[in-house]
Amino acid sequence: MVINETLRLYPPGAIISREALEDMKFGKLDVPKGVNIWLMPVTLHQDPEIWGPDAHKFNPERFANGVSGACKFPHVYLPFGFGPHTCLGQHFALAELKLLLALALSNFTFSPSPNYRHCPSLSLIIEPKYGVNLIVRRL
Ligand code: HEM
Repeated sequence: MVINETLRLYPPGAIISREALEDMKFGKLDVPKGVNIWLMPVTLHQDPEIWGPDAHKFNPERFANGVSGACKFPHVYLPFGFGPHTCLGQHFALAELKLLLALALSNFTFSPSPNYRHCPSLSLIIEPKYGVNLIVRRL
Protein backbone atom coordinates (compact mmCIF):
# COMPACT_ATOMS: atom_id res chain seq x y z
CA MET A 1 0.00 0.00 0.00
CA VAL A 2 2.84 2.38 0.89
CA ILE A 3 4.64 1.61 -2.37
CA ASN A 4 1.44 2.01 -4.41
CA GLU A 5 0.68 5.34 -2.74
CA THR A 6 4.24 6.61 -3.23
CA LEU A 7 4.11 5.67 -6.93
CA ARG A 8 0.72 7.37 -7.18
CA LEU A 9 1.91 10.74 -5.84
CA TYR A 10 5.44 10.59 -7.27
CA PRO A 11 5.44 8.36 -10.37
CA PRO A 12 9.07 8.52 -11.55
CA GLY A 13 7.98 8.08 -15.18
CA ALA A 14 6.51 11.54 -15.56
CA ILE A 15 5.55 11.29 -19.20
CA ILE A 16 4.30 8.34 -21.23
CA SER A 17 4.33 9.01 -24.95
CA ARG A 18 2.77 7.27 -27.90
CA GLU A 19 2.86 8.16 -31.60
CA ALA A 20 -0.32 8.04 -33.69
CA LEU A 21 0.46 5.55 -36.46
CA GLU A 22 -2.62 6.65 -38.41
CA ASP A 23 -5.15 9.50 -38.28
CA MET A 24 -7.21 8.99 -35.12
CA LYS A 25 -10.21 10.51 -33.40
CA PHE A 26 -10.74 10.63 -29.61
CA GLY A 27 -14.25 11.99 -29.03
CA LYS A 28 -14.12 15.42 -30.67
CA LEU A 29 -10.33 15.47 -30.87
CA ASP A 30 -8.64 14.74 -34.22
CA VAL A 31 -5.09 13.36 -33.92
CA PRO A 32 -3.25 13.28 -37.26
CA LYS A 33 -0.81 10.48 -38.11
CA GLY A 34 2.70 11.14 -36.76
CA VAL A 35 1.62 13.30 -33.79
CA ASN A 36 3.10 12.39 -30.39
CA ILE A 37 0.56 12.10 -27.59
CA TRP A 38 1.89 12.68 -24.08
CA LEU A 39 0.16 11.32 -21.00
CA MET A 40 1.10 12.72 -17.58
CA PRO A 41 0.42 10.04 -14.94
CA VAL A 42 0.99 12.55 -12.13
CA THR A 43 -2.02 14.59 -13.32
CA LEU A 44 -4.24 11.52 -13.63
CA HIS A 45 -2.99 10.24 -10.25
CA GLN A 46 -4.03 13.39 -8.39
CA ASP A 47 -7.40 14.18 -9.92
CA PRO A 48 -9.95 14.53 -7.06
CA GLU A 49 -12.73 13.46 -9.46
CA ILE A 50 -10.97 10.09 -9.74
CA TRP A 51 -9.31 9.67 -6.30
CA GLY A 52 -11.65 11.68 -4.07
CA PRO A 53 -11.16 14.91 -2.10
CA ASP A 54 -7.94 13.66 -0.43
CA ALA A 55 -6.28 13.05 -3.83
CA HIS A 56 -3.26 15.21 -2.87
CA LYS A 57 -2.72 13.54 0.51
CA PHE A 58 -0.41 10.60 1.29
CA ASN A 59 -2.89 7.93 2.36
CA PRO A 60 -1.63 4.36 1.77
CA GLU A 61 -4.89 2.98 3.24
CA ARG A 62 -6.72 3.96 0.07
CA PHE A 63 -5.09 0.88 -1.53
CA ALA A 64 -6.42 -1.51 1.15
CA ASN A 65 -8.67 -3.11 -1.50
CA GLY A 66 -6.27 -2.78 -4.40
CA VAL A 67 -6.22 -0.22 -7.18
CA SER A 68 -9.88 -0.76 -8.06
CA GLY A 69 -10.86 0.03 -4.45
CA ALA A 70 -8.69 3.16 -4.43
CA CYS A 71 -10.20 5.09 -7.33
CA LYS A 72 -13.07 5.37 -9.80
CA PHE A 73 -11.10 4.37 -12.91
CA PRO A 74 -8.30 1.87 -12.12
CA HIS A 75 -6.90 2.06 -15.68
CA VAL A 76 -5.67 5.62 -15.02
CA TYR A 77 -3.22 4.36 -12.36
CA LEU A 78 -0.11 4.18 -14.57
CA PRO A 79 3.12 4.14 -12.55
CA PHE A 80 4.49 1.49 -14.91
CA GLY A 81 2.76 2.64 -18.10
CA PHE A 82 0.27 0.51 -20.00
CA GLY A 83 -0.30 -1.73 -23.01
CA PRO A 84 2.36 -3.57 -25.04
CA HIS A 85 5.12 -1.21 -23.81
CA THR A 86 4.30 -1.45 -20.12
CA CYS A 87 7.43 -1.55 -17.90
CA LEU A 88 9.29 -4.83 -18.35
CA GLY A 89 10.85 -4.52 -14.89
CA GLN A 90 7.60 -3.86 -13.01
CA HIS A 91 7.48 -7.11 -11.01
CA PHE A 92 11.22 -7.11 -10.38
CA ALA A 93 11.07 -3.46 -9.21
CA LEU A 94 8.16 -4.15 -6.83
CA ALA A 95 9.85 -7.24 -5.35
CA GLU A 96 13.09 -5.28 -4.93
CA LEU A 97 11.29 -2.35 -3.27
CA LYS A 98 9.48 -4.64 -0.80
CA LEU A 99 12.76 -6.36 0.12
CA LEU A 100 14.67 -3.10 0.52
CA LEU A 101 11.93 -1.50 2.61
CA ALA A 102 11.59 -4.55 4.85
CA LEU A 103 15.37 -4.74 5.40
CA ALA A 104 15.74 -1.00 6.00
CA LEU A 105 12.75 -0.71 8.37
CA SER A 106 13.74 -3.76 10.43
CA ASN A 107 17.18 -2.26 11.12
CA PHE A 108 16.74 1.53 11.17
CA THR A 109 14.25 4.31 11.93
CA PHE A 110 13.90 7.20 9.51
CA SER A 111 12.64 10.72 10.13
CA PRO A 112 12.88 13.84 7.98
CA SER A 113 15.82 16.10 8.81
CA PRO A 114 15.03 19.74 9.64
CA ASN A 115 16.93 20.55 6.40
CA TYR A 116 14.53 18.51 4.28
CA ARG A 117 12.72 20.58 1.64
CA HIS A 118 9.80 18.85 -0.03
CA CYS A 119 10.19 19.73 -3.68
CA PRO A 120 9.35 17.00 -6.19
CA SER A 121 10.54 18.30 -9.52
CA LEU A 122 10.10 17.24 -13.10
CA SER A 123 13.24 16.60 -15.13
CA LEU A 124 13.67 13.39 -17.12
CA ILE A 125 11.90 11.67 -14.22
CA ILE A 126 10.15 13.10 -11.16
CA GLU A 127 12.82 13.45 -8.48
CA PRO A 128 13.43 15.35 -5.22
CA LYS A 129 15.00 18.65 -6.27
CA TYR A 130 17.02 19.08 -3.05
CA GLY A 131 17.57 15.39 -2.29
CA VAL A 132 16.04 13.57 0.66
CA ASN A 133 17.76 14.56 3.90
CA LEU A 134 16.88 12.04 6.59
CA ILE A 135 17.89 11.28 10.15
CA VAL A 136 18.67 7.57 10.27
CA ARG A 137 19.00 5.71 13.59
CA ARG A 138 19.96 2.08 14.10
CA LEU A 139 17.28 0.08 15.98
C1 HEM B 1 9.87 1.75 -9.53
C2 HEM B 1 10.62 1.39 -10.60
C3 HEM B 1 10.17 1.58 -12.03
C4 HEM B 1 9.22 2.41 -12.55
C5 HEM B 1 8.29 3.39 -11.81
C6 HEM B 1 9.21 2.19 -13.99
C7 HEM B 1 8.37 2.84 -14.88
C8 HEM B 1 8.35 2.64 -16.25
C9 HEM B 1 7.49 3.35 -17.17
C10 HEM B 1 6.45 4.41 -16.80
C11 HEM B 1 7.77 2.87 -18.42
C12 HEM B 1 7.10 3.33 -19.74
C13 HEM B 1 5.92 2.39 -20.01
C14 HEM B 1 5.04 2.81 -21.17
O1 HEM B 1 5.50 3.52 -22.07
O2 HEM B 1 3.84 2.43 -21.17
C15 HEM B 1 8.81 1.88 -18.28
C16 HEM B 1 9.36 1.16 -19.34
C17 HEM B 1 10.34 0.22 -19.20
N1 HEM B 1 10.92 -0.21 -18.03
FE1 HEM B 1 10.50 0.47 -16.17
N2 HEM B 1 10.15 1.25 -14.31
C18 HEM B 1 10.77 0.85 -13.14
C19 HEM B 1 11.75 -0.11 -13.01
C20 HEM B 1 12.29 -0.84 -14.04
C21 HEM B 1 13.29 -1.88 -13.89
C22 HEM B 1 13.92 -2.29 -12.54
C23 HEM B 1 13.55 -2.35 -15.14
C24 HEM B 1 14.51 -3.42 -15.58
C25 HEM B 1 15.03 -4.32 -14.77
C26 HEM B 1 12.70 -1.63 -16.07
C27 HEM B 1 12.67 -1.84 -17.43
C28 HEM B 1 11.86 -1.16 -18.33
C29 HEM B 1 11.88 -1.37 -19.78
C30 HEM B 1 12.80 -2.32 -20.55
C31 HEM B 1 10.93 -0.50 -20.33
C32 HEM B 1 10.57 -0.30 -21.82
C33 HEM B 1 9.42 -1.23 -22.20
C34 HEM B 1 9.02 -1.05 -23.68
O3 HEM B 1 9.14 0.06 -24.22
O4 HEM B 1 8.55 -2.03 -24.29
N3 HEM B 1 11.95 -0.73 -15.37
N4 HEM B 1 9.15 1.75 -16.95
